[in-house]
Amino acid sequence: MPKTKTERVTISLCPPVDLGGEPGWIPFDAPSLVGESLRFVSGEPDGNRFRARYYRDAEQHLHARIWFGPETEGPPGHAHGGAVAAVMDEALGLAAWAAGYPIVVGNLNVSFRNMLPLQKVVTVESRVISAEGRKVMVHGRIFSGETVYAEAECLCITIPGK
Ligand SMILES: CCCCCCCC(=O)SCCNC(=O)CCNC(=O)[C@H](O)C(C)(C)COP(=O)(O)OP(=O)(O)OC[C@H]1O[C@@H](n2cnc3c(N)ncnc32)[C@H](O)[C@@H]1OP(=O)(O)O
Repeated sequence: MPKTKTERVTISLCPPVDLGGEPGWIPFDAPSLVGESLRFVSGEPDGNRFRARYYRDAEQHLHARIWFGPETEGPPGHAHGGAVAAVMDEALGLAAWAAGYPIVVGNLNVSFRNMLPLQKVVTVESRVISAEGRKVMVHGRIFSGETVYAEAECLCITIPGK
């Protein structure tokens, strides 16, 4: 019988990143609003996948600083499209929750405008565009400086009874 070998896998964490907001942004306590729903993107704040921090501005619009770590890689050195979509799903869904609508995402339309380099802190901005009946439309984009990496339209549907 072959001997079993115990292998120790060492995962080295990337160094801390600055997820600080703009002047006038107030940190937004997303977990206290939606808890575990944020695990996929925001669940490992010191890990190598995503690092995220949420804020609201004076007009109550939700913003996020997001770092795409090496575990989000798709094309070499750049974020996977699904990783970008996951951030849009969480951030725009959360924007609806933060505006007072208990929702799930029914439809998410993402346009990938530029390849997003790994280990870069980018900003997500969001706007609740409309709310009619159970349908809440949220728009958002991921950008850094003048470069827009992705834009999204997110149709959120309120959950009856919430
Ligand atoms: C938690 C906050 C931070 C994290 C956010 C994370 C967000 C998520 O990822 S949620 C997970 C991903 N989303 C899901 O799993 C949702 C799965 N889908 C569902 O549960 C259901 O289809 C649901 C709830 C959206 C709608 O079902 P149901 O409650 O039966 O409503 P239904 O009658 O079909 O639709 C209500 C209205 O919305 C419209 N609608 C529903 N889905 C869509 C869609 N995909 N596209 C367009 N319109 C839609 C319907 O046409 C209907 O319109 P109208 O009232 O004018 O007839």
